[in-house]
Amino acid sequence: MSTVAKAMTIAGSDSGGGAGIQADLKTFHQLGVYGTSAITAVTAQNTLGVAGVYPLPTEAVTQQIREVLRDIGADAAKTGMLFDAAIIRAVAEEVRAFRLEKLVVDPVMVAKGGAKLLLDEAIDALKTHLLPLAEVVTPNLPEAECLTGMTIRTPADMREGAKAIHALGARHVLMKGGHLDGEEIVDMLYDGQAFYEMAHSRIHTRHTHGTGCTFSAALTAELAKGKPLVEAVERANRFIVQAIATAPQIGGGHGPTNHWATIE
Ligand SMILES: Nc1ncnc2c1ncn2[C@@H]1O[C@H](COP(=O)(O)OP(=O)(O)O)[C@@H](O)[C@H]1O
Ligand SMILES: Cc1ncc(COP(=O)(O)OP(=O)(O)O)c(N)n1
Repeated sequence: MSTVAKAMTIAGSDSGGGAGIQADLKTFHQLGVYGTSAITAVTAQNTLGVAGVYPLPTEAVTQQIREVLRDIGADAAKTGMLFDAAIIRAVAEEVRAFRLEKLVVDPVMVAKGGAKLLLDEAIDALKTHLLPLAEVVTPNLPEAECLTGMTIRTPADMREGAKAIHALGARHVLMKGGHLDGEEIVDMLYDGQAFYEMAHSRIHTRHTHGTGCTFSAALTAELAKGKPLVEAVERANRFIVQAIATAPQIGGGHGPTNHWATIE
């Protein structure tokens, strides 16, 4: 029996390779974890933006998850782009059926160029069906605003937003501060009682495509390896900062981060 850690991503395909399934699998691999996937939608995109979105039939998503989990299993899993309410409900059903405890929910809603990766009418389904199953939910500031209806612009707002999202049922909230104004970025973890905050300097670069996906994939990989949550978050944080700092300068727009970054 293999002892290698396994992680599954349930997300959309990014043809440009910087976000979505591709970013997740590269990150899992780089962090020493065997990666599997269930694709929810195919996107035609590059570093300049998303040109097309093609959701898969719900049964195709369900079947991918079932076939992987009934044979290979997963020590941790993450969700990314889920696109519509039917896919969200189907994913939640499989998460419950396979008792996936270490679930990271990245509530992907809109790509950097403005393309919708989650329909507006699916936001309630995300809140009702998936957030209560999450070990960690990882919203950026616009996603946190959408989930809470609050205005979230400062670290103080982030703390209030994290409390509101925790009340939706996620066991932990990891609020990402990449969209804060200023030179200092603060990411914060909330467990329902206390905040654990990590601050770092903003790196000035346009190559930030897929930062959220890459961060949540690194967190999932570390959880799959059995790291305790705070250590997993710290390691994922180091990974994404290093990946942004050493981005490979690919494409004419927002290029990908460096998925072969190291944190040791
Ligand atoms: N310019 C940057 N410099 C350093 N870290 C960044 C930068 N942009 C984002 N990050 C980090 O990348 C991760 C994703 O952040 P964020 O941009 O908030 O999410 P998303 O990519 O989902 O919009 C966070 O850990 C954040 O601290
Ligand atoms: C297929 C797919 N999934 C997710 C995203 C968005 O990823 P994210 O990490 O939030 O990065 P940006 O869009 O902010 O660059 C995507 N673009 N495609």
